[in-house]
Amino acid sequence: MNSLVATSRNFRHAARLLGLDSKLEKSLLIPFREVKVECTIPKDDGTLASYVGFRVQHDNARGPMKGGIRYHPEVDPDEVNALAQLMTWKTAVADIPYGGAKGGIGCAPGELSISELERLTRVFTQKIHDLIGSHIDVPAPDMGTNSQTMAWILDEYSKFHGYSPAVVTGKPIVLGGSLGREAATGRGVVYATEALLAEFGKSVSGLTFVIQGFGNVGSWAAQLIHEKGGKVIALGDVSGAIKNPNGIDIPALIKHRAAGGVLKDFEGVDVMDPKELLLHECDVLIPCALGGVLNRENAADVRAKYIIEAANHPSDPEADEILSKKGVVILPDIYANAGGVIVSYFEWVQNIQGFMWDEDKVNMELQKYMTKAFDNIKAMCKTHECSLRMGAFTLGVNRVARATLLRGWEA
Ligand SMILES: NC(=O)C1=CN([C@@H]2O[C@H](COP(=O)(O)OP(=O)(O)OC[C@H]3O[C@@H](n4cnc5c(N)ncnc54)[C@H](O)[C@@H]3O)[C@@H](O)[C@H]2O)C=CC1
Ligand SMILES: O=C(O)CCC(=O)C(=O)O
Repeated sequence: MNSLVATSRNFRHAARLLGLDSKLEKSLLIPFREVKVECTIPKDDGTLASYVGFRVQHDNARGPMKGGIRYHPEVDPDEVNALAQLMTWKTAVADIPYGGAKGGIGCAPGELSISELERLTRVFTQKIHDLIGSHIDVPAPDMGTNSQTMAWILDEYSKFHGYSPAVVTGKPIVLGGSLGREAATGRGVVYATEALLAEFGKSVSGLTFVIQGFGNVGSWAAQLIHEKGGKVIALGDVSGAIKNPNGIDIPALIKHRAAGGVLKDFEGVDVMDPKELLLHECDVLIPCALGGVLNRENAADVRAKYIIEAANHPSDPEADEILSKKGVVILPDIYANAGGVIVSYFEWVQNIQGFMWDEDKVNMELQKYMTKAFDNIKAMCKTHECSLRMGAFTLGVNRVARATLLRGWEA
């Protein structure tokens, strides 16, 4: 299912549960601004290459728009639009003073040299610099981008507007990044998992986990689960998938990867068919890569008891229905992966204050925000007798709707 159709379907369902006026419903769905830019750069071999970049600013009723920038070959306008909309509901669920936005460039970052990536990022920034800003729209890393990408955006933006650390988050620490941001999304995923499991009298320790994606989010989630006594029995990335029924040695795998090794060459594991990964029997499945991976084709064959959506929109509404009928409990993306944007908010606050927090404070505040959001979602589930996804959507949409009406923006 198209990602925008899927996300909008969830929104409409929440709007119905909340009894929103149809004009307000329509205006909340329409993005504030959608920008498409051509980014032409000289390649290292002297030829020219052109890439299409997008920034979709969905909503700013609750504050400056906020959301990551993705570099991936499958980036397209509908996908960026859906991701921007999800950011609006996510920042509202987390109760941080932002709206939602998302950006992306259709490129394969692994096939570009560092200097080509730098040129591409600088050209993209030149094309959007007058649309972003610390109180307008604040980008951050997403798939295929990282703190170095944010450093280039900060530098290029500052050429036009003066030194402006709060224009992006997820920066290197020496440029005003926050301690704890690198791990924040994975750490938030683990706090969210613990909150959910506690409802069923369970904890991470002793449970089995399967993780799809071993980048920023997946590797931090795996590491923290391992530290808490959870067993990661299978995981995969774009290169393939591996399994070990006794648990994969995550710290050793992280070292193997840092030394340039690929998953399939890691010792003490069996290579598995990546298509089987999401269907592998386990207690908890955590998709940490692309959207739409759980759909009507494979949902009936999923053998996990809990799904924690660390990726954005990994399950479409058809999968949701099939999985719910099977009794699988799904913790939705707009809550489960909010740890990243919550610590981005702390980074922005530190930049504005010109003051640096220590890592313990960052992690403690992150846990507070995640716990409060979970309690708020549960309350919405009770009020509307609905799933956790609809609990999160009604929570987020209601906060944005109230802000919209209070600002007098009713259509
Ligand atoms: N980085 C962040 O702070 C946040 C990220 N997210 C979401 O988490 C997900 C992962 O993001 P990051 O870890 O930052 O990206 P990343 O670029 O660091 O890692 C992506 C991982 O996905 C794997 N992957 C890519 N295509 C795949 C495929 N076809 N099959 C299996 N694995 C594949 C890659 O090999 C890599 O391990 C995305 O959906 C992103 O939107 C959500 C909230 C915040
Ligand atoms: O940290 C941020 O501002 C946004 C992270 C992001 O893109 C996401 O939560 O999907």
